[in-house]
Amino acid sequence: MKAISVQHVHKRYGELHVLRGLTLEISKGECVILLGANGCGKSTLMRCLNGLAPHDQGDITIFGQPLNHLSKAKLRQLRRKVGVVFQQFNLVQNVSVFQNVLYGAMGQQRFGLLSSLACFASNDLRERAMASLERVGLAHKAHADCRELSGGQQQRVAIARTLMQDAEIIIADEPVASLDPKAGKEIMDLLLDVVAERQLTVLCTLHQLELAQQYGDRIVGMKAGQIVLDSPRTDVALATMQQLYQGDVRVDQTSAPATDTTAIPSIR
Ligand SMILES: Nc1ncnc2c1ncn2[C@@H]1O[C@H](COP(=O)(O)OP(=O)(O)OP(=O)(O)O)[C@@H](O)[C@H]1O
Repeated sequence: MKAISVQHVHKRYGELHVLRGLTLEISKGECVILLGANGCGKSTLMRCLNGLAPHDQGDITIFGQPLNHLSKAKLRQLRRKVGVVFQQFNLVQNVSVFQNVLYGAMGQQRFGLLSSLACFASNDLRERAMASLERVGLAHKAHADCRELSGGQQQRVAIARTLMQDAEIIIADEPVASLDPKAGKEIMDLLLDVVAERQLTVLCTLHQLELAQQYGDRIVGMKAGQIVLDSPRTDVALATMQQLYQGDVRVDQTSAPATDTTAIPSIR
């Protein structure tokens, strides 16, 4: 059974036809890097996968469970299996690092309710929250206010929060886009180490092609709401990735290896 199966999916926002018959399968434990120019539909696909945006046509299954035939309660349960890491970290700013991590175990609650729940968190949950913070190297910042942290540290907190969710799939939407190259690489190293330890399945968008050349099992490329490239990472040359962007390429050419045009699988 596939962890994620997307079959002929369409998604429209009014007149705008964003996903156009998109098909993609991801096995358990696989790490897929999703590339594509601004506006091609990457975030929309991710929102469909975690049930935030219902798709209009086609089928999406998560570990065999179809998203479009689930009751609200079942959908909530399924969404617990899908952890999301965003570019903007999405931390609650006026509470401690520790509380932010604790919230990861408490599902999609309203903030007021979260604050009360945090007061009654069991010792077990508190220990798990501290262990998650240790795993991301931030136990010493547990009682700091999130606003005191650097971007890289905030993303570590967001990863620790996702670990608390016990998710089986991680959807990471440009997790390093707002970080400098060093912090970005550190976060990618951490994220991929953590998912490998727990055999999680990952779908991660990146715009930095020099990172896409280093991380993940498979490169999937999107153009205009469809998959146009799907190959093992080691088979995909930089030039092929660049074709996806039509000039909108954010790549550090100085650190990218020379393009090997002999290994280009053609874009569909
Ligand atoms: N909630 C929404 N309502 C209406 N249109 C939307 C909505 N969300 C996205 N869109 C539009 O859908 C298209 C695809 O957007 P999406 O965010 O999925 O692209 P993307 O590939 O993730 O882009 P980026 O790389 O810039 O994040 C864009 O034209 C966008 O303006």
